[in-house]
Amino acid sequence: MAATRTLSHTVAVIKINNPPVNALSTPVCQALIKELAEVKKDPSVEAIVLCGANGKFSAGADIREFSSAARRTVSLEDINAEIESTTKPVVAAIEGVALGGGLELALSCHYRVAHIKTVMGLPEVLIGILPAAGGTQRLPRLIGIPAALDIIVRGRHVPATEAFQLGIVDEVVPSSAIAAAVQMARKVIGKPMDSRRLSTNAVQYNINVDAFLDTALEKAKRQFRGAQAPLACIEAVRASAQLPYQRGIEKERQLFASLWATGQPQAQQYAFFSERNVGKWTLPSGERWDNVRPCQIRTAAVIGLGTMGRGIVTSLSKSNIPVIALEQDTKQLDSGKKAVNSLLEREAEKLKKQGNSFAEGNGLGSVHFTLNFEDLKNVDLVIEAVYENMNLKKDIFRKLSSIMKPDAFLCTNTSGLNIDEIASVTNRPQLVIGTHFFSPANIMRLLEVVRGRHTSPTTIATAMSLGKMLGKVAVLVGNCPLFVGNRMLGPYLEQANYLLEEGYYPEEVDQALEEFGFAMGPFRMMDLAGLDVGWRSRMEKGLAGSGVPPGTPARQREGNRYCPLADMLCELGRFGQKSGKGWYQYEKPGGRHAHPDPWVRDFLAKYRKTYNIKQQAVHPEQILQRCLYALINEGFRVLEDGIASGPEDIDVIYNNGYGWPKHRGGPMYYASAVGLHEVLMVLEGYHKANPDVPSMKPSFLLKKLAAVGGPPIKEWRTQLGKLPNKL
Ligand SMILES: CC/C=C\CC(=O)SCCNC(=O)CCNC(=O)[C@H](O)C(C)(C)COP(=O)(O)OP(=O)(O)OC[C@H]1O[C@@H](n2cnc3c(N)ncnc32)[C@H](O)[C@@H]1OP(=O)(O)O
Repeated sequence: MAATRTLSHTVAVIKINNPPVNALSTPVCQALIKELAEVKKDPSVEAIVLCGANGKFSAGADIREFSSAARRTVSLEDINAEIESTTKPVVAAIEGVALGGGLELALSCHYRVAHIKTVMGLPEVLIGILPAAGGTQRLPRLIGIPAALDIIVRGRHVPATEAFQLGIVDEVVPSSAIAAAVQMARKVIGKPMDSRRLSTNAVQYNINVDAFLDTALEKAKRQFRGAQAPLACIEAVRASAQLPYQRGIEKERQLFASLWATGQPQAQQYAFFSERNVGKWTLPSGERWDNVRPCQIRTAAVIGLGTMGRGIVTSLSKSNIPVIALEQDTKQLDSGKKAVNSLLEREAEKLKKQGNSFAEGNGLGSVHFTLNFEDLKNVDLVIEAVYENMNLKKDIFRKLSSIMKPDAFLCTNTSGLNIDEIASVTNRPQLVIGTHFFSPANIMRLLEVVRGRHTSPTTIATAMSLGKMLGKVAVLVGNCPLFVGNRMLGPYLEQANYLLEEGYYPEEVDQALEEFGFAMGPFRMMDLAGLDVGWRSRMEKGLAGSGVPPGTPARQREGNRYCPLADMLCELGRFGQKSGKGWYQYEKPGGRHAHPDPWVRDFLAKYRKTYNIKQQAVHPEQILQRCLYALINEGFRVLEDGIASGPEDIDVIYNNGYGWPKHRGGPMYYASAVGLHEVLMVLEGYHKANPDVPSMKPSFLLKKLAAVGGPPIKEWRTQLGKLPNKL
């Protein structure tokens, strides 16, 4: 039953029942219409309470129905209008979540009572749409333009206490919201209801709405880089102030239809479900997320308090896991401790703002700082986060192997070293796993969980569950140099570098990719990460520095094209932000504002002259094609090698760890949207003209998928099923 009804004296309680989140699917909407019609004409009913089963009001419209062939036949706003016009008072009893259409439904009720732990909001913008069941028209009428705009454009979850302060709910209760709503319903029987019908009220404001919204629009254009939904949300809110309610609703509908036509909602909804699907990992041996139990992690330790270690300690503590943080000397321990404490203070401040109290178990886990390895021996899981050096990591794992209790999990935060080699020095390779966090680790949502050859399914389940506890989106990947995200970044950065050789400047390449929607272009990103990191790794591989065989041409390695520009900058001490100079110049070492550097322009001009490189006319569109298709081609190779289990995994990694614009779904989704044949043609053309750039040679899988007509992304797995799986 999609909705049930019970009677409490003269109050009918209608309960939405559609597990797991009471989404307002077509059957739920039909059931609501039926129940409403019956209670309206039932003379024994004097008031109505609307609530959700299993402690959740509703997570909104059923997102799956937006793209399904069977389009909705019932409009949510029609139901809302029906509720609002009812002559018997309707009280929403909000528990758990009231999101999107769920909150819009509640806003159509005459009163709202919420349990104190409820969160509510209009997060439609995060899935590429706008609240189109009256939310953009009713919320501003209830709480005013600025507060409504903030909730609608950011799509944020509003805790019940804040919702009460804003006036979204009439009462917040610590116990059953349904019982409180029934009580309230009884009290309001017979009272005048006109002012409680939000659609009949005018929006109140004492600001210049147009000027306020114009500023918001400009800000949103800069902040959301090409995403259309935030802009549509602002226009819908404008309509609430300028138009009568019904015309505002028409505007809401028009904006929804125009958004749908951009293709962005489909991409963002694909991203939404992909994030949920990657948690459902499966191994070729049949073990899966739902048949392997994770072990409970009660305590953890982190080794190394550099940038990554500090973020990881904070992330664990934020999730209320007690942590032991270890450094090798007092100086580093002290500076790590200072940094962690300041990060934790900020987290505590945030928790306070969200209305969470430590007494309710929402506090921060304790952090104990130490120089002594012995202190780690009883923790359930340790994460090594020292710098990228195989010998150092092996020393640490040897030590851990002898100190730690036998069932402790040993994780490494390497960003690309061989997990099997690290595990080989331990007495428990089955408990060794890669947990690749992204910087800043207390903020970035991505966690690449890297399975080694001997990693057990229980270890995988535990690392994946730890990711969830930390509020991250954990993606299981196989073990290969650089894993998935960083591996795909290689060819992308290579193309960006080649473009400089051919006549572009860093700021031009960055601008093209930032206009595409990336949070940061490749050169700003390299400056932020530190150019010395890649330089050290290239020196270790004999590609740069003294290890390069004498007589090797400057722009060639092993017969292939090579760009030494980044090495040359490092030789001059230009490491990026940390040294105040890199591809850009900064106000000071550690400065964050990148300014184009005339020195770099001059340096590039001399370089091109030295090597007699003719400036080629590369159309700006080609900047995108070359950088993005290089990255995508490597993504296909990752799939071909069985390092990721599907295109969704890659897309989730890029959306959450590399600043890929979510409104474009992810690199593999983008490839399928552009058309695989088109991607293949561009790669083939480039590779034919540049056979010395092997990364641009079209991958076998891309060719195969293009040959069968470039099927939609959800069908790629049929082809992947025939390929090796290294998970
Ligand atoms: C005409 C337009 C009118 C209205 C527009 C809308 O209402 S659009 C929908 C707006 N609502 C949202 O965007 C909420 C989306 N959901 C969430 O944010 C989270 O799922 C939620 C509710 C906070 C719960 O989070 P939790 O971490 O507890 O669970 P999880 O995310 O894994 O979700 C559990 C399963 O429920 C599925 N699901 C969630 N929301 C919806 C939804 N609105 N429609 C359909 N399905 C939904 C989710 O995919 C999970 O499914 P599973 O098969 O178990 O992976």
